[in-house]
Amino acid sequence: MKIKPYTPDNSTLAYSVGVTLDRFIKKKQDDFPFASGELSQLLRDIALATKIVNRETNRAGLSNIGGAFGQTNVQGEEQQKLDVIANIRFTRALTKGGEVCAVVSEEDDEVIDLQNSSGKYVIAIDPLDGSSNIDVNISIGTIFSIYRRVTPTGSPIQPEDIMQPGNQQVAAGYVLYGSSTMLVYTTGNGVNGFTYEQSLGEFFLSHPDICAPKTGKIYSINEGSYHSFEDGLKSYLDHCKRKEYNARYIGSLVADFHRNLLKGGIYIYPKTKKSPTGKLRLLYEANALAFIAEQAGARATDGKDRILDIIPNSLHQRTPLYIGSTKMVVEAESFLEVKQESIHEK
Ligand SMILES: O=P(O)(O)OC[C@H]1O[C@](O)(COP(=O)(O)O)[C@@H](O)[C@@H]1O
Ligand SMILES: [Mg+2]
Ligand SMILES: [Mg+2]
Repeated sequence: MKIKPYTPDNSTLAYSVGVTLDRFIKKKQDDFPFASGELSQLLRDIALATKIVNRETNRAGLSNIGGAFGQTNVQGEEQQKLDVIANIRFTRALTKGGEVCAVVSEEDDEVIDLQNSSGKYVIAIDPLDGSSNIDVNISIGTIFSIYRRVTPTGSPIQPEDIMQPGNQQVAAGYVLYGSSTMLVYTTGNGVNGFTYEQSLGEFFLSHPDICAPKTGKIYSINEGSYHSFEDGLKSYLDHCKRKEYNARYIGSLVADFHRNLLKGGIYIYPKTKKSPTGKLRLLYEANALAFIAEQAGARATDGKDRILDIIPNSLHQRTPLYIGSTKMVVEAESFLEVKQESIHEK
């Protein structure tokens, strides 16, 4: 009997399918033994819910799950059916997974106690981001933040378990239901992106160790509110135009953020007359993307202060968000600062 060493067949006959999400999580678990097995399992639970929501988004136009749900959420925003469906799917998967004790969701007024007495984690989630784009087949997303509860496992959930600053996150991620479905997340050791292979029902590592360009030529902002922007922001936008940067804004935070993370750019949702503290929510939008941004070498502030250091004081509080390539965010802040100083000098 002859035995020969395996020599990988690098021909194009059978493309390499690469590393699955499950294999990647297992390897990270081996590499970082202090990382808890429960967190690894929680990430798997999220991936499962993502596959189900992905299927729902793919058929939203075909079935009766498109359109408005007929109720408004705590934000006073009209809920889309897919907002509600995604919320149900994620909450159900997290309940069954058993690792999460409480959920803060954009779609629920109050904190949801999952009654998982052994659950060590709290999750803050935007189940469906970009709701205005659901019925027009434009990319939408999901955003999640994961914290470890600070009170003893099994005891009643306390405010201190929930109202933690973003710098206490143990993991954060987003899903982009776009031309392909991607899961991008961090556990504090870099950012990795996985692409969903529908026919195999698996996520495969497609964007290992994502590092954001330090600068870029894309700026993303809804200029419909231009006249209520503060002067410093108007000056910064004039600067972008003089530089002939590309204006790219599709009204889905996850999609705008993801493009700028990979290509270099800045996304701004500032305070406006309509949204005096900004539109985006701290707990389940800004914090998660800020953690990912910083892990990828980018920057996230409210125009002045680091998003991850903001101490939350209410569940659905909003914050202005300046996020993306470090040099662009710093430059935008400098325009705000200059104008602020000139106001104080008057
Ligand atoms: O329509 P506007 O005011 O530009 O706001 C668009 C922003 O609002 C959002 O849709 C808010 O998120 P939700 O869809 O989860 O409420 C972001 O995805 C998007 O970037
Ligand atoms: Mg959102
Ligand atoms: Mg939403």
